[in-house]
Order: sequence, then C-alpha cells, then structure tokens
Amino acid sequence: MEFLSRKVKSNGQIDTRQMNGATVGLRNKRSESAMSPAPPAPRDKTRVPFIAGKQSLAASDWTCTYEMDRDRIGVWGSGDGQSNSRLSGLDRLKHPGLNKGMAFSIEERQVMGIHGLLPPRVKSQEEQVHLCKLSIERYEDPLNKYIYLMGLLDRNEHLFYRFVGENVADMMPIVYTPTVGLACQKYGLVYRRPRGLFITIHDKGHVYDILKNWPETDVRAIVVTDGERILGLGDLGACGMGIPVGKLALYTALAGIKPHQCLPITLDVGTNTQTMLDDPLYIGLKQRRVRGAPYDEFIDEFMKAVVRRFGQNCLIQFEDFGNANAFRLLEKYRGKYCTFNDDIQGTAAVAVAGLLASLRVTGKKLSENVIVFQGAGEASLGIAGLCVMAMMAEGTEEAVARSRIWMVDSKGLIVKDRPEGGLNEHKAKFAKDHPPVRTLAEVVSLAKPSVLIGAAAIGGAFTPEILRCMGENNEKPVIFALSNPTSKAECTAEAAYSNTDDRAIFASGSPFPEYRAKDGRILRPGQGNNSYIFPGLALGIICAGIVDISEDFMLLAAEALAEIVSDDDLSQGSLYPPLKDIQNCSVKIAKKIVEHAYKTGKASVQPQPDDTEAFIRGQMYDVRYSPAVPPVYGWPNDEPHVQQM
Ligand SMILES: NC(=O)C1=CN([C@@H]2O[C@H](COP(=O)(O)OP(=O)(O)OC[C@H]3O[C@@H](n4cnc5c(N)ncnc54)[C@H](OP(=O)(O)O)[C@@H]3O)[C@@H](O)[C@H]2O)C=CC1
Ligand SMILES: CC(=O)C(=O)O
Ligand SMILES: [Mg+2]
Repeated sequence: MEFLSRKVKSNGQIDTRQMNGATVGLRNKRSESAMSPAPPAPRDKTRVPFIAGKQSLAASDWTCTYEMDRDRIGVWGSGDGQSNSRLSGLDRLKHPGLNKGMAFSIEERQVMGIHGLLPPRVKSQEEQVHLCKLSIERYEDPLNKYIYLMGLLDRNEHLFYRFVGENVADMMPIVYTPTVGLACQKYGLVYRRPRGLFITIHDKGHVYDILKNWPETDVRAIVVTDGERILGLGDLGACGMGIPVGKLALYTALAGIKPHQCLPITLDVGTNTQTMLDDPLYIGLKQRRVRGAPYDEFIDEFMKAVVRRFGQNCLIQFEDFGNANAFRLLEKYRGKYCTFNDDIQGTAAVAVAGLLASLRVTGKKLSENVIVFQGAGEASLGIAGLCVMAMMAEGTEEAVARSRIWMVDSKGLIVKDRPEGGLNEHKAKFAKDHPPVRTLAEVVSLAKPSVLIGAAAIGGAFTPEILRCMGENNEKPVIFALSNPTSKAECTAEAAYSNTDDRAIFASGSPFPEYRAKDGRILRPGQGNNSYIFPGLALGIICAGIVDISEDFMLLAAEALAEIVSDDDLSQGSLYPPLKDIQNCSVKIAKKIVEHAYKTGKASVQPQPDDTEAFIRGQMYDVRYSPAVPPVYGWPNDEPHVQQM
C-alpha cells in the first residue's frame, strides 16, 4: 500500500520502480558511498506545515516535490506533542499521537477547529478507558479483540497505552503471545493501516531511501524480523510483522519508551512456506527465501542505513530470525552496532531470572542443579550460555558448569561422537561424552535433572511420563515450558502440577490460567517470557546510550528481575512478579542497566545523572493527555480556527 505519494526531481538520476502499483525507491544521483562525508541532515517531514496541494522543499542537493495527501499526512507522526502539535481540524482527530477523541475540552475543540466534529459531551480519559473495556469485552474471538486493539492504537495512542498499561494481564495475551501468533498467521486478513516499514530484498540499494519514508526522525528503537521463525509457528514471511509491532507496543506499554521513538520493520526476503505463497491474502513477496551473499549484503545495508538515518545509538532488536541467521548476525554485529537478539539473549535473561528465583524455593545453588533442555536453538542455547555465566558467578568452574547442562535437539541428546555429525560450535560446547540417546524421556531418566526447560516448539513434548519422572526424582521439580504460542507449549500448567503432586515450580512462555492444588492452594504460574526483560533492557540502553550490549547486561537484568520476585509470588507458585507490576520491573531493570553502563564506561549519555531513577522516569511516555497547543495564527488557512462564542 502506498502511503505517501511523492515525486522526487533531482538533478541526477531518478531511479523509480513500480511495485504493486506504487512508485517506490527513489534515489539521489550520488551513491551512498559517494555521499560521504555527511549525508543531508535528516528532514523531519512531520514539521512541514500542512498545506493541501503541492509544495517544494529544498534540502541540500535534493529538490523534492511532495504531493501532500490530506488524509495521510501525519497518520503516524510524532506523539511528542511538538512537531505535529499545530495540526488542527480533522487532521488532529485523525492523528493517533494527538487525538483525544471526546476528551478534547470545549476550549480545545474551538481552538483546534474541531468543534462540532465530536459529540457535545466531553469525556474524561478514565471514562474512555472504561468504554475500551466494555468494547473489547463484546468480542469473544481473540482475533477480533486484536483487531479492536490495533484499531484503537491507530486512532488514539494515549488511550491505547493507558488501557493496555492498566490492564496488562488481560491485554498482553491479545497484543502479544498467544494471539499475536494467530494475528501473524492471518496478517493478510487483519492488516488495516500502515504500521512499520516493509523493506524487501528488491529494495536492495535503496534501503536508506525507504527508511527516509518513515515520518519520524527521532527513532531510538527498531524491532526487526525477517519472519523466518515467528514464535514456534515457523516461516511466516512478511506476515511476521505482527511481532515487531507487538513487541514495540510493549516497549511503550511496559517501559514507557515513546511511541514515536519506536519503529517496527520487516525485512521481506521471501518465504519458504508454501501455504503462504499459495494464499491469495498473503501480503509479502511471493517468492522463496533469498539466502547467501545477497541476503547478507541486504542485512548489512540495512544496518548501515539505520545508523545513517537514526544514528549509532539507535537500538536494533533482532526478533524471530531463523536459527542459522540469528547466531551469525548477532556475532557479526554485536559490539559494532547497538543491537541484541531477543530470542537468544532476552530469553536467556528471563529464564535465568526464573531459575535464580527458584533457588529461594529449592534452597540450592544454581550450580547444584542439573538442567535438561528440550531444544538446542536460539532460546535454549542462549539460556544455557547465561546459566553457565551465572554458575561461574557463584564460583563454579566453567567446565563443571557446562557439565550440569544436557541438551536435546531434533536428533536426540547432544553428544560428542554423534553419528550424524553436524554439531555447530554453540551446541558443541554442551556435547556430552556419551553414546547417543534418542528421546527426551530417556535423557530425563538418565540425567535425572532438577530443572527441565523446553524451547523446541514441540507442543506436548513433556509427556505425563516425563513429568512424573521429574516428580519422582525431585522434591520441587522446576519445569519451564517456554515455547510459544500456547499450542506449542511443552505442557500445560495443569499437566505440570497434576503429574508432580502439585510440587512442580512451573513457568511458561504463554500464559496459563491459575490452578487449584489438591490442598486448596491457588497456584498462579508465572510467564517466563522475554517481555519481562526486553522493555526494561531497551529503556536502560536508550537512556544511557549504550552501544556495546555485552552479556553482563543480560545477567544483570536477570538478577534484577529475580530480586523483584516477592516471597508472596513464590508462595503462589510464581517465579515472576505479577504482570500488573511489570512496568515497575522495567524501570528497576533499566536502573540497573544504566548504573552498570556508567560504572563500566559504556554509557555515552553524559554527564551521569545524580538520580538514576528520576532520570529514567523523566524520559518516559506519559499516557495522560497533554493540553493541546493552539495553532500559530495565519496557518494553515490564514485564519485562526477560533469560533466566536
Ligand atoms: N518464552 C520466551 O520468552 C521465548 C520462547 N521462545 C520459543 O522457543 C521455541 C524455539 O525457539 P528458538 O530456540 O528460537 O528456535 P530454533 O529454531 O532456534 O530452535 C529450535 C530447537 O528445537 C529443536 N527441535 C526441533 N524438533 C525437536 C524435537 N522433536 N525434539 C527435540 N528438539 C527439537 C531444534 O533441533 P535442531 O537444532 O536439531 O534443528 C532446535 O535446536 C519457539 O516456540 C519460541 O516461540 C523463543 C524465544 C523466547
Ligand atoms: C517470546 C518470543 O520472543 C518468542 O517466542 O519468539
Ligand atoms: Mg521472539
């Protein structure tokens, strides 16, 4: 869908290509490398006063003619209350960052030229939140709830974030897992309005130009996917866009990172899922995945273009890339760009936080546990690596720490002399000197783990037999079914409890309802999901201007989260704080991250604030409406929009 029709007249070559009927990919005559030393200063198009019709803008050696589209200008745009604050009339009501709906006061309505465009009654934001609750409850189908919420986000950002923020436990399963998985599978159906950037492999050579089409310049955080491993649902190609959109909604809802500073991006390099390719509703490129050098060059160009457009401190969170690319790209870019991989590192931090909290129940040290992983991919290897680090922090030798960990992949136990071979360097570090063992059940009875962690997207892999074995070998077996969405969970909470005489300490990636134990206790399983980590981590990174996001930050985040878990949480069977407290968790994690960054010389924002928490809170988004700023006289229609009383 074309969202901003424009023509560029440069005195050099114009490279336009037709795609889906829209003209895209506009290029200055000079190549990117020839643009050095400095590209033209980023232009904040949102600051261009709205004038219907055409307008010429000069920016360094660019001469652009923009065909302003009344309906589209400022569809997103800054919610910072400044760059678009002068929008008035219908445009103000259509701008999600500025719209207050019926909460505009009579005075504001008159000043902004929207008097009469709204029903006469003025509502408070609290009343609006109540209406949101009534509205969403009318839908039974979670996908319809998702569509309602995305519609609310498109209409009124402040209200969306207040509503989600005040109802985190109820809204997270809609905006995020499990419903977001369904939304991705049906993205061709639920997609309504532009949200985020789709950059395709055919845009290679023009990635910077696509980034320039984004109407915000103060972007501090990007969540990017190439759609290859969307939750445990596999390769959904461009339909994976629901994930960056959902994750960034949590950036704001859970950590107060301002919406206009967040940019969801899908890199569409095709999909290998035949049902997607055959689906007439599929929204992405209908071709098989591009791999190899062209893929790597594309990602490289993307990384450079982000820095060129938004600066070196712009955080790039990799999300739901396929296994073969995720590790490679993390190794390639970490330390050079402000980047982390949430599936490897964020998941590691949340799982280790849960394990650290579990020690208060089991009375053990982490290194006294034996941990079996079902899966040896991004999530499992990330967790295993951070477990080793945490055990070493307890004073355990690395080799001993590694010996505590057993990993099972699609071929069985990871052993040194695997007949099939094919152990990558990450798996090899955990390979056992043991003959092959094929099934998880056999590994569990052999290793007798105290902790069993599943992240292989094999729903039901923790069979009653395996769970019973965990219960027989442990007074308090720790069982994490981390795969998402719910259908991929290794077991339900109920199965974990009922097969262990209600003794299991359980956590899951997607939420499960509370469970009544046989002795009448209500157990509330915690959600071992990286959403407890990435929002606070990102907040800290942004506030301190950290570029090199090393593993010590992940262990720190895990420890910070574990510290917040109360005895009350533990007595209710949860290794995590309740979701309703997750915003405070984010701030506490961010605080630790910021303090550590200053201590280790990794903070680029100077000087160091005296009061870290006040410094962080001062930068956070306020979900309450701010008073509308009156328009400047003489703009946009040479008449102030003030009605005579
Ligand atoms: N709760 C949370 O916060 C998070 C949860 N996850 C979830 O974890 C799951 C896996 O994600 P991720 O690690 O990134 O995926 P990967 O594709 O990187 O890894 C999947 C792993 O599962 C293994 N596997 C596949 N089939 C089997 C089988 N039958 N028995 C044992 N192992 C098997 C694969 O084996 P092989 O190596 O041989 O191919 C691979 O090691 C997903 O469902 C995802 O949603 C992910 C991130 C965060
Ligand atoms: C939670 C998450 O990041 C995943 O399942 O991929
Ligand atoms: Mg993920």
